[in-house]
Parts: sequence; structure tokens; C-alpha cells
Amino acid sequence: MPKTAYVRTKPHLNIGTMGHVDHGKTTLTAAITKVLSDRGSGTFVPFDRIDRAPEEAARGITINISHVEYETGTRHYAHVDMPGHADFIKNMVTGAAQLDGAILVVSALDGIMPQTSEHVLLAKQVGVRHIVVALNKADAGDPELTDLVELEVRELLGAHGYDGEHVPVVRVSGLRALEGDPRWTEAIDALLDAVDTYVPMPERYVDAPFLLSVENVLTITGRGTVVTGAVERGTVRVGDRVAVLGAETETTVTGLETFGKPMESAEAGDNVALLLRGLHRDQVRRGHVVAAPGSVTPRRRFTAELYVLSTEEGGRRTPLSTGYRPQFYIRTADVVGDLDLGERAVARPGETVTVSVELGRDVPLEAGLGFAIREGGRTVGAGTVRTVEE
Ligand SMILES: Nc1nc2c(ncn2[C@@H]2O[C@H](COP(=O)(O)OP(=O)(O)OP(=O)(O)O)[C@@H](O)[C@H]2O)c(=O)[nH]1
Ligand SMILES: [Mg+2]
Repeated sequence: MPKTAYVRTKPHLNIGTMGHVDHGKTTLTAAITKVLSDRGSGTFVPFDRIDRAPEEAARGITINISHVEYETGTRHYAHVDMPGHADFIKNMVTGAAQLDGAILVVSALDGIMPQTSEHVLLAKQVGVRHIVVALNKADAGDPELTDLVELEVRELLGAHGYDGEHVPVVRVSGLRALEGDPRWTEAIDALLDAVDTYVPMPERYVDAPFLLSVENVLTITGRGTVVTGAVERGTVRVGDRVAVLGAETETTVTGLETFGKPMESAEAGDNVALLLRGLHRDQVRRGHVVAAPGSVTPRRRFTAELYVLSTEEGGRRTPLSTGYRPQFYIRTADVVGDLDLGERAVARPGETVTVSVELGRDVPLEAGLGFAIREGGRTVGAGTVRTVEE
């Protein structure tokens, strides 16, 4: 039976849940799909269809990012549920790199925890412009303590360059909403209203040359290799030639889908799967970029403004110096890079410095692109590309 084609009826946005481990992101994600499907809009995706890897079930945590789709009255959303556990920050960054807005989930019982702050920082760095807060587990929280948590979260967001004062903060209970308790299904509606109104439709550069940063690679038996991700700019159609940067090859797009629905063409913002002719699964990885041939030249050297996280922010205790080699997180890529501090001998935690960087491999770079640097499982710095060198 042929699959029904995707019909573009509403503006499409990419959002997702982020926040500390166990604060209820996956439960809330399932609850959103439940509330909407009860209203006849979209399909309910139960918890164990979101955390579906055996290790996720066994440990009771999210490891891989997963995508669900749903529609509100005015918009179509692709929603990525990100892991909170500190060991899986890599996956979180990959998810966040595709978002137009994020739902920061904070447990009203626990308040801000280390990955609450780390996720806010990383989201800011990879370009998430808008955040809405879900104070989850409000069914179990003391209202006065919850007020304090709200103040804390607003302050945290303000400290990271978000509009902490005006960010919508909605008290929800993913768990109770999943059970159908009307008080809490209404809270989900309020949360979705906040997302619909507070996260603006971003400008989509549909006329620019096509570019997609690869989030995941899959094999479809009998058909070939598929890459997934959100289209950063431009449009792509079945039959188009594309360059796969990282694999250093060109190929043709032979199929296009969004959430299992075929499409003739995809545009900036769409969350898609591209079937690529003749490409072997081993040739392409997360972090590679699929783009219009000749439209971008990957580079490895650039200058940047880098903020070295303070020790209190979870950063290093000791200064950085020239020769330091952390991992750079740029779009969905993570790649090692060498830091050169120039005249300066060192950069201390809490300082902002200008640095020269040489990455371990070429990646598409441009001025203004944000990145994070991590070392030994923790985020130690956040930066912005200033100039790209030949
Ligand atoms: N009381 C209460 N418990 C909740 C609520 N939401 C989630 N929980 C419980 O909190 C635990 C963690 O929920 P998850 O949804 O897996 O949390 P998560 O944020 O997705 O966790 P990671 O993805 O591993 O970071 C589970 O035991 C949930 O049942 C809620 O609204 N109220
Ligand atoms: Mg989860």
C-alpha cells in the first residue's frame, strides 16, 4: 500500500524537551501526544515507544534522542525528546542543534540541578533562541517551594541571555496528564499554548543553497542508506544532486520522507529522512553535512570568542593554555580541536578570550556559528566563530 504523502497545512517548527535526568521529559512528551490525540489531533506515542532501546528500559533513562510529531490548532511540530543523564550530553547537543525552541523541564520537587544549567548553556550555544519552562511534577510539589523554583529558573535563564523575566513558566504534571486527570490535561494545553505563542516562527532561508547537518544514519534494507536531520536552509527535492561533506562524495537524493510520510521536496526547518543513492552506511556519520554541491567549503581553522566556564558553572578549576585539545560541538558534529591563545599565556575559568582553533577535520563553518567545548564528560566552554581562515 503506498504511504500517504505529507501535506503541508500548517507552519512547521522543531521543538524538544531538555533538562536534568528524571525530571520527566519523556513522560511529558508522551503526555503531550496523549492530550492531543484525545482531541483527535495526531497519534499518542506511549512512554515505552519513546524510550524504546533495551538499555533505556532497563536503566529507566533516556539515552537516544527520539522524535515525535504532533499538531496544535495553529502549527505542526517535530518534537525531540532529549536525554538528561550527564553521560549522554552528546546526544542532547545533537537534538538541540535542530531546535527552533525548547521546553526546559524542571522538576518542581528538585529545582535546578547540574544538567538543568548545562542544557540551558548548551542550548544557547547551539542557537536555540526561545525557551518555555515546564515545572513538572507539580502534582507532588509544595506550591510555595514551586514558587521558589520558578524564581530560580527565571534567574538561570536570565544569566544565560534568555528573557528570564518574560519566559512562560507553566506548572504541569506529565504523569497525571497521561492518566487523564482533567486538571493536568488542561495544564498541557496551557503549555502548548505558551509554545504556540511564545516561540515565534523563525525566518526560514528557503532560497539559500540546501544544507542539512546529519543527526542519524540508518539502513533501509533493499533501499540503501538514509540520513536524518532538520534542514538548516534551502530546499531539496527527490532527484537533486547533493554533496556529503565528511564522506567527500556526491550523490543523488532518491527518496524524501518526514515521519514516515513521503514528500516531493523538503524545505528549511523540515525534519526529514533523505535516501541517498549508492552511499554506503559506513561512509556517512552524525555530524557530516549534506549540502548543495559547491555551496560550502569545509574548513578547519577559525578564530572565535570563547567563554571559559567558571568552576561554579561546572567548568574547570584550572586555566587553559595554548595546546589545549578539547572536543568541539558544532551543529551535530563533535570534533577534536587545538586551541591557540596567542599572546595570552592562559585563560582562567570565568574569562572570555579570543582564540585561534584548528579542528581535527574540515567542517562547514561560518561567522556567527555557536559551539561548545567539552573535556572528559563535562562542558568547559562556549564560543562563537568570528572568522574562518583558508
Ligand atoms: N509525581 C510525578 N512523577 C513524575 C512526573 N513526570 C514524571 N514522573 C516520574 O519521574 C520519573 C522520571 O521520568 P522520565 O519521564 O523518565 O524522566 P526524563 O526526564 O525523561 O529522564 P531522562 O530522559 O533519563 O533524563 C519516572 O518515574 C516518572 O514516572 C510527574 O508529573 N509527577
Ligand atoms: Mg527521558
